[in-house]
Amino acid sequence: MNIYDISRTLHCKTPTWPGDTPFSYSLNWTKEETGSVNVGRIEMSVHTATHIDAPYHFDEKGAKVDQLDLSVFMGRAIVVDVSRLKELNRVSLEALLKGQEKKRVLFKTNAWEDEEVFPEGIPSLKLDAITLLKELSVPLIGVDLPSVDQLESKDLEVHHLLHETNISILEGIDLRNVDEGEYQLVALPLKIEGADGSPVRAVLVKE
Ligand SMILES: N[C@@H](CC(=O)c1ccccc1NC=O)C(=O)O
Ligand SMILES: [Zn+2]
Ligand SMILES: [Zn+2]
Repeated sequence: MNIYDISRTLHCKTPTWPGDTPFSYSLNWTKEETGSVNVGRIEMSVHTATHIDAPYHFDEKGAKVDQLDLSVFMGRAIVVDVSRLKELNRVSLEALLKGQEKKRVLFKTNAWEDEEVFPEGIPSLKLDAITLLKELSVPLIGVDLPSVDQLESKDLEVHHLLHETNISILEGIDLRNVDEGEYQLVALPLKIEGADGSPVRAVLVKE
């Protein structure tokens, strides 16, 4: 079994959304202090690196992370290379997604160029592409980007339309080391009561 880790590393220099809480891990107690164990603590925004968005992130009435159906985050997925497409619209995606019903779709844009720096501009799906995803009954999409919307967007129309279409959102994956093709995805959120999102360890399994 081949396992591809498509998660970004969390460390103190992992880029965050501008102004958001930096990631930190430190030893709260050391083995020297306790005489038995090292005990770490973390602080982070749940939207750092590889994570999922719960609908509550952008919808006051939306489901929280601990209320999500986990089956969406495990199962058949395809990686599609869209790095050469001018626009992520229905027409350009139709050929790539033909016949791929019910699979999670992971978009490899390669547009986050420097993993140590938050990108300045990113591509995003045109709304007509979401109609295509709906017709294919896609349960989840993943992007190698910090957001499915434009970074400056305040109305988050892609987030909202995906949610209305019942398509879950995985952001910040790293697809540099995986080829196009079919895999099994596992990217489970933590059981954080009431949260608007969660970091995930995302992996692709090739059988
Ligand atoms: N929508 C982005 C996150 C986002 O918008 C955000 C994350 C942290 C701090 C502020 C944010 N947006 C603010 O206006 C995401 O889905 O991860
Ligand atoms: Zn997010
Ligand atoms: Zn998001």
